[in-house]
Amino acid sequence: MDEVDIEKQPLNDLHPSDTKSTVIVSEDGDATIIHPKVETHTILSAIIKSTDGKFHRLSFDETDKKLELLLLKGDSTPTKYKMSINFSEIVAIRNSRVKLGRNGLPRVPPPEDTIADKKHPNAIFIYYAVRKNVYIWRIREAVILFTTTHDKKQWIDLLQTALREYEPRPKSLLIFINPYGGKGKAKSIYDKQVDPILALANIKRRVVLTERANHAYDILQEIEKDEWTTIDGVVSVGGDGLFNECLCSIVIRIQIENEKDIRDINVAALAKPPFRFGIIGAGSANSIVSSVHGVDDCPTAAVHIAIGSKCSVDVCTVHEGQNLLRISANAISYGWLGDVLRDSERYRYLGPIRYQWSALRTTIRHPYYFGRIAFCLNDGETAKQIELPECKKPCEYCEGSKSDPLYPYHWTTDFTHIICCVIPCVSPFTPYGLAPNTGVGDGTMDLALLPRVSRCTNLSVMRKVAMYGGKNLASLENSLHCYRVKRWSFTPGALVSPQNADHDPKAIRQGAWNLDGGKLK
Ligand SMILES: Nc1ncnc2c1ncn2[C@@H]1O[C@H](COP(=O)(O)OP(=O)(O)OP(=O)(O)O)[C@@H](O)[C@H]1O
Repeated sequence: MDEVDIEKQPLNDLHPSDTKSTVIVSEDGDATIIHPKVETHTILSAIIKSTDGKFHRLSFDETDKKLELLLLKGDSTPTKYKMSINFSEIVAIRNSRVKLGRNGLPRVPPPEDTIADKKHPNAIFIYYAVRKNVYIWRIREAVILFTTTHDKKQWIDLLQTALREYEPRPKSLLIFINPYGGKGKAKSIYDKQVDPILALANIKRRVVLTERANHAYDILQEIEKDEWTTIDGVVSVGGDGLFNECLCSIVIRIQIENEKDIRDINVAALAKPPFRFGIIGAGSANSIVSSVHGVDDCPTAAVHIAIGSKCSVDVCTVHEGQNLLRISANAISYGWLGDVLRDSERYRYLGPIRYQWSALRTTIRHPYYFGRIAFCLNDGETAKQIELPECKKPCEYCEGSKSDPLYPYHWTTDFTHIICCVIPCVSPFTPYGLAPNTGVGDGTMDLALLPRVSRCTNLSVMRKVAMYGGKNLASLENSLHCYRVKRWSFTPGALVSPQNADHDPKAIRQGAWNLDGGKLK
């Protein structure tokens, strides 16, 4: 091949006659012709070779940010075989090669990309994200060979500049690692499976190893304005607890900056953080990252962070009277599950097995708690779908002595479970998710209520959730009631008056609330 040409071509080379024009005639008979805007794409192209010696036409669509390789027969006749790589999938475009392991990941952070590859000095190496199966993502390499160093230089400058300026890609990240999260392997997971990918994507990283609970919270509150405005994202390498701690701190700081009172339960909408969050699931349950990606595979999460994938996630605020207690993007549980999770904190040194151990202890104790749940249905849910069981008497709401327009529905009874899911809550214990309906970022919460049941029924419900997920559970279990809500409240021991407190001491016993959120100071 003697010649490599770089040329600009408009893709939509439409003749005015090809486009439909609109004619608007005014009342006095004047006609105005409106020509629709024709969007033009600038495409640069060149003839290149692949490593197997075949010719291809390389095209770069500057508007759509897309690369296309079209296989040629000989050195000019196009064939039907082509491959395209979107900029949204590209991790890196380099002069020099990076060794990928058999697992499709760089083994060590690659060296600076300053000198050309010794073996292929006229080559450009493109590293892009590929889906290995439904959930797992890895990195693949494409090598593009130019005939002259000049052409290669022109192209690499062009492509690297375009990639640098590609808006969705993060350029600078603040990373928190909880060295004690999960099985205590967060640091080595980061070093081996995450850092090489972020380094390959040329992302600036400030890494902080947390030294105590709430360390990440404090750093995010105290960070200087200069750094705060330049970071593109905060990544937590740990479990749901560390993620929620970062989330809580950032959400609170943003509300203060936007002069919103987050303590006010009626505040219309919270201000959105200006940057994104990433999670590398190095904790025990990793339910947030598993709900978002369907899997808690760390390299998959790192690849998504590197290429700037994004999705919206809902958060909920938890208040007690006028105080904001927590912010959470996960599940809130009270009753058996809340007690299991609270008890498991005492056995953190056991690692993830602590959950099974605490489940056994709590089942023996068989807790149930008395109180009134009141809620407001999500917009779009109709009252017809609501069949609330009868309350235990006496109930102030049923008798009409009390009511709250914010929460039109209520149920007063003994509860074995009150579980609220903000996201589907996929975890090793609930591989098909805990929530029956709610999705990631759909603006709803699921509220699941299980009144007092026997130990066997409770275990059977938990077994069914673990085996089949929460989706169809309500139809299998008559006693389970699930609602899609936008706000709800719980008043423990609502039936208890000083007179009957002696009569039923269980009525005033309170369970533990559990949610993976940083506490507001
Ligand atoms: N260095 C540290 N020492 C002690 N506690 C810490 C430290 N760093 C963070 N924490 C706290 O530990 C809690 C739990 O951490 P994390 O969520 O990372 O792990 P995990 O509990 O094993 O995972 P999961 O929440 O998925 O079960 C967090 O709420 C965080 O505040």
